[in-house]
Amino acid sequence: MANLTIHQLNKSFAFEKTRREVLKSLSLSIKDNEFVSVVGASGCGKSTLLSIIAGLEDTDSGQILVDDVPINGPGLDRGVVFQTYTLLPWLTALQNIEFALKAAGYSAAASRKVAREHLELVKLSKFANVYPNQLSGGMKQRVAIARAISYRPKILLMDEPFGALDAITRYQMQELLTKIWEQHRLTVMFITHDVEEAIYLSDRVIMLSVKEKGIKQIFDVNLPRPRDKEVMSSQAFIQLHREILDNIHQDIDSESLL
Ligand SMILES: Nc1ncnc2c1ncn2[C@@H]1O[C@H](COP(=O)(O)OP(=O)(O)OP(=O)(O)O)[C@@H](O)[C@H]1O
Repeated sequence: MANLTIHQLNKSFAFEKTRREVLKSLSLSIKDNEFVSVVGASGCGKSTLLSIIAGLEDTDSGQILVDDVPINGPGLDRGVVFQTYTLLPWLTALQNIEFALKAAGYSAAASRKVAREHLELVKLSKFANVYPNQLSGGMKQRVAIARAISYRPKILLMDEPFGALDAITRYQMQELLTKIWEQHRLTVMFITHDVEEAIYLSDRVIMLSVKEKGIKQIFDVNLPRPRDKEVMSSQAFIQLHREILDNIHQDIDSESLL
């Protein structure tokens, strides 16, 4: 079980002498094992929402519940992967995962064993003793994903995890993530600027709005699984892609870009 409930969330930031509202009365329920993407124009609050759910950012008011239990800061029930590589540069790929497991309370022996299993899961066993600066961007993100799921969180929170990768690596990472999601039955919240990626991966796409400071629309992705890239040429995919993009374009306030 890993239902995520966001209830009447409000968030603002200090801005000059006042406060700027970013999220206003946002409520959302994400079901166990659901894969949800969050899209929206730059500045609509995607990263803020994810940071609040991760417990890294305070709220003004509102509640985040994991299986009906309110969160109180970061927790082992949630794993997080960011766009920028967050591996510790002085630790090898294996040690980076072991470090997280030890922090989660695993013994040294168990940490080593579980870290090795997760490196194998992301097909990086051969790179166990390699330092992050010797890994490609895609490899670093594979270690980051292995680390984030190694201690068995119920929910995986991902903020533009493939944003810095080339198209081919990105595609490979999407396939890998889908496999992990299917095998581990995780609940995933995935932030992306890429609407195609959002549709391809998700059960639902949540669109946040700059103007409305919250959810503008929720799009169900009724495409059969398992999916492959062929699905992107289907009429249903093209139509949904257009609809979401149109909504995002409508939301962009041209003045805010000046
Ligand atoms: N720590 C902070 N202090 C002040 N304002 C902030 C802070 N973090 C975010 N904001 C503001 O909150 C708004 C939402 O930012 P956020 O990064 O969540 O948007 P986003 O949708 O993730 O944007 P992008 O797609 O460009 O990454 C922006 O106006 C931003 O300037």
